[in-house]
Amino acid sequence: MMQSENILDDYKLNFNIENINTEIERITPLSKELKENTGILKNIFNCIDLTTLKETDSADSVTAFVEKVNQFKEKYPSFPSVGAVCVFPVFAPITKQYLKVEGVQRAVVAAGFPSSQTFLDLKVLETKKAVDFGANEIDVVISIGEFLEGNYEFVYEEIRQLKEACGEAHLKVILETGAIKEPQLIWNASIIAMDAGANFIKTSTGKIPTAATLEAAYVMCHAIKAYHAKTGKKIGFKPAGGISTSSEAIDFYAVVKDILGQEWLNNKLFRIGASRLANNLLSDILKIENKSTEDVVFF
Ligand SMILES: O=C[C@H](O)COP(=O)(O)O
Repeated sequence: MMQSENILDDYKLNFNIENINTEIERITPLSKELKENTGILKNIFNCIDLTTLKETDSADSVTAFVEKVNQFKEKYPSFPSVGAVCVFPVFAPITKQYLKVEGVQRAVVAAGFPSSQTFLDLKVLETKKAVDFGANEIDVVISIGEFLEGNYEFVYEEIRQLKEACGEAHLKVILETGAIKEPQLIWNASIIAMDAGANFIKTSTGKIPTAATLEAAYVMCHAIKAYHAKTGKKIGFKPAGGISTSSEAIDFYAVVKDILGQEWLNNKLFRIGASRLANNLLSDILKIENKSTEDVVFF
């Protein structure tokens, strides 16, 4: 059970809700300075959760997807790898069997992803099976309908049980900020998720029309900052969904840098969930370095 109704009272908003857009306008011009910096672009590349979550995914297509990560490392040993691959639960054994690059994590979406509309015992079982079959990171969605009705105990208890089901695997909790919309509610969901055991809080599934926004990122990073100030625990941040260009990714990077600082800008504490970003970043980096993109292994 949620320890008390007071959890949210313990965390007062540490920013002015009316000023979010002005703050974003203050922060994002920094992105322009970062755009040509290949060190930063490579760091962002290293923070990607390279995702395939398509209805058409199959054992063969996911094997080929994972093999590209291996081939990329062989061809460009000095270039960073992505942070993780992220797949549907049934493909957990494939990532375990075929992914050979040290340091690249095996993430799996579980617990009734993306709607989260199933029985808690099935969510727990799906999470445990994903871990047993090789996932070391699990991405789950909160019960959005219950959350919006103010049933915070329910949401907290589900996350707590899913964290327990993860064992040693890291838990990323998706708030689906495009559905909960209001900054105050995004803040509440962030605090509940972190207090219930999330290692990362993540904006979106990428499966509803509004995915990651800078406004949601701003609120969530402030919640992470408040949680850290109170507990000393560093929780990661993962914007996901709809981020496909280098400049979009840099805007999120700039928000994290402004609010949480440089110590959050590594793949232990920052990830970007994306299916298309890696190729765009890679082309941009090669262009800046005046290298050919002709025989690059694209993902
Ligand atoms: O978690 C990752 C998202 O589902 C990826 O979304 P995307 O295909 O819009 O990059």
